[in-house]
Amino acid sequence: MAVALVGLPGAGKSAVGRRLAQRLEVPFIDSDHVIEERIGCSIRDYFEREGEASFRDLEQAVIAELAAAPHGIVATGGGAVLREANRVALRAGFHVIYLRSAPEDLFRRLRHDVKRPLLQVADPLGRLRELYDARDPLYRETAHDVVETGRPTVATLVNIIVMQLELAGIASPPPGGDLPD
Ligand SMILES: Nc1ncnc2c1ncn2[C@@H]1O[C@H](COP(=O)(O)OP(=O)(O)OP(=O)(O)O)[C@@H](O)[C@H]1O
Ligand SMILES: O=C(O)C1=C[C@@H](O)[C@@H](O)[C@H](O)C1
Ligand SMILES: [Mg+2]
Repeated sequence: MAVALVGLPGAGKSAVGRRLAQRLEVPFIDSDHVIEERIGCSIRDYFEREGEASFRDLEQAVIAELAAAPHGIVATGGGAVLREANRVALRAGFHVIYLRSAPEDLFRRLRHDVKRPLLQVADPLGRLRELYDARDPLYRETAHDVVETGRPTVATLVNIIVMQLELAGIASPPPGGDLPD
């Protein structure tokens, strides 16, 4: 099974992805963590030191590697869809799910966050709205499915995604299913 999650910062790619992988008993890979292991510092520090373009080059290399041997659940960075090469590689290698959230919901989740470099601005909600307008079409272009994340809890989202994957034949239902004997 190879599933990639895309969506804005705070959409739940890491939180939902980790729980989904546990539930399906497959590996979980967070592309931001792969990058941080390689650079040996936080993405926020790397952005400040080397700039966004350099980060995007690293991100593209990591996405290409993951898509060359797709497996498990991959949480992508929020900006992974900005480059066409990443969109093509993700869609070709993975079943891609867009975790869609309104900027207002994301702002509620991330208002105390200090780790996301793009949100360390005077008006993070305004920034989230700009990111949403610019990226929503790119997430939709990349994804095979869209899941709304505004109200459901992480646990409910995992259930919804497992059900969709089972219906699409991507995940197998447990032996015996959930029918009564
Ligand atoms: N459906 C949800 N309901 C409530 N809280 C959530 C939900 N999804 C995520 N969260 C919380 O919001 C915060 C951000 O989630 P997470 O780190 O998974 O986002 P992300 O999509 O991986 O963001 P990034 O692109 O920046 O890595 C976390 O504290 C997470 O627990
Ligand atoms: O939305 C973005 O552009 C980013 C999201 C994070 O996942 C990191 O990949 C990085 O902070 C950039
Ligand atoms: Mg994440």
